[in-house]
Amino acid sequence: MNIALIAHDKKKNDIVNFSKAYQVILSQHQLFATGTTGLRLQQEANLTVHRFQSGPLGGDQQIGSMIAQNKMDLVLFFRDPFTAQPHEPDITALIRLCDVYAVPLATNMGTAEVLIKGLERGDFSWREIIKESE
Ligand SMILES: O=C(CO)COP(=O)(O)O
Repeated sequence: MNIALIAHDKKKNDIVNFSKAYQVILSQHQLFATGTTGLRLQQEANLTVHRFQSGPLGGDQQIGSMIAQNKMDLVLFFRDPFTAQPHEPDITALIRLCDVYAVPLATNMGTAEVLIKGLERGDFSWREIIKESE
């Protein structure tokens, strides 16, 4: 599966800890991330990650482009609900595209836990069927 990992600055420690905890599961998939999140995951969670631009420089849009091509199977986006982001329109667009393409999206750690356990259990196999039918 192709999995996107994204975190705003105040949530970066959370996504690093989450990724360490689920390193064994995540490492079995193709991982993509916005720039700074991806760097921390490479350095601190020992994961191989394809890094896009940093979020404010277009990284959310690059991940959105993969969603629009139906190439992303799961998005884990640890959002900071307390800090205004200069690229808020990009964030809104990314979330909207998840809804357009019915891509499972977690915007907080609680949902991410549920989705990653579903991933481990094989709940995402329907994504392969959708991709094969295209
Ligand atoms: O801003 C972001 C998501 O909207 C995340 O970008 P970085 O991972 O580069 O900090």
